[in-house]
Amino acid sequence: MFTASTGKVSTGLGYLKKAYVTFLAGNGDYVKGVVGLAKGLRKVKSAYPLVVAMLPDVPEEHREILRSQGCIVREIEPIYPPNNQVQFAMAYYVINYSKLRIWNFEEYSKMIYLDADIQVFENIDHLMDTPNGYFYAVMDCFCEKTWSHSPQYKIEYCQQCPEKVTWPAEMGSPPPLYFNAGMFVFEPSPLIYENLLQTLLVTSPTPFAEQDFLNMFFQNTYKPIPLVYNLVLAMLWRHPENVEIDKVKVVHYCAAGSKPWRYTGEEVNMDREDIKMLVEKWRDIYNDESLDLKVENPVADQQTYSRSSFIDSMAEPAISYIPAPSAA
Ligand SMILES: O=c1ccn([C@@H]2O[C@H](COP(=O)(O)OP(=O)(O)O)[C@@H](O)[C@H]2O)c(=O)[nH]1
Ligand SMILES: OC[C@H]1O[C@H](O[C@@H]2[C@@H](O)[C@H](O)[C@@H](O)[C@H](O)[C@@H]2O)[C@H](O)[C@@H](O)[C@H]1O
Ligand SMILES: [Mn+2]
Repeated sequence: MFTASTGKVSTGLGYLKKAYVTFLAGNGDYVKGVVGLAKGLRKVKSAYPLVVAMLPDVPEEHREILRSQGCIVREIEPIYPPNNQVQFAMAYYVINYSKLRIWNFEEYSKMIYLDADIQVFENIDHLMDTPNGYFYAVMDCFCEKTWSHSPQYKIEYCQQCPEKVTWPAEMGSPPPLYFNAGMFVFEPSPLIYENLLQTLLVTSPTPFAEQDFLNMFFQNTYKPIPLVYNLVLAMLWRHPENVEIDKVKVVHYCAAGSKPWRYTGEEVNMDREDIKMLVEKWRDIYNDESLDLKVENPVADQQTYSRSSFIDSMAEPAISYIPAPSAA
């Protein structure tokens, strides 16, 4: 195999492509996150398309908006963990097991997964050329209350500052390096996909659902990459000494209350100046009409909704996923 100048890999059976991929579920407002991400990747002049792996419950209007922004829409079936154990995962996260379908996008040789609540402020296309055979992602932080179930939280141990609290010998070896699954570089593979699904069938769900599962599955090939590729916002107040905000390329709006499209500034830490600045940066891109995909036939475009007015007129329905029988 060789990598042609187009960044594609020739398999002898034609070219395998590379792309960014995100995940969209429900008829709620995460579609705004995907629009923002599509426009952000355009702003940094990424050479690769954005594929949106979406569940059947994403309405046609949302699909059309994403197509009009140049996204490649790919419908996937949900994945649920074994039904009799789903209660062990935080209900909000159960739907995220469906992300695993992206390993079956075998027409792609390499993909960068990005949550819809992520924005890319500097070009990261070079990650598409990282050596194959590894799972690249940024290390997470264990200090938020969402981790209160974990032994590391209980003894105030965090991999972001391993020297602060020594892992007690009586608790065995410290946990292996653990990544945030909101951003990762991976290679789709039907073989790995089948292995993922088979392993999931015999793996009890845990609080962080597919993130825990992926950390367990890729434990031996996980390669940490610098925090600039996925700034989990809690790092700003939990480990400010590890953050050089001017060098950050990718921001992950995963802290409670930080989703830019519904930000009010009322939740804890949301009144910080750095949070306000990062939310404004996201909104500047989302509202920048010069970043909308230009259409060939402007006449046809005038007959459809003006995108931003339609999408902003959307009510913000509460979405909660009720686990269905295991489809894994
Ligand atoms: O109602 C939802 C909830 C989640 N997601 C997708 O699942 C990802 C993971 O959820 P979220 O980012 O809210 O988790 P966090 O990173 O905040 O823990 C989101 O970024 C979206 O891509 C979605 O499309 N609709
Ligand atoms: O389904 C589990 C989710 O787990 C991760 O979010 C968590 C994690 O970052 C914790 O460390 C934070 O404390 C927490 O707030 C945050 O929601 C991923 O971002 C998301 O894509 C998804 O995999
Ligand atoms: Mn997220």
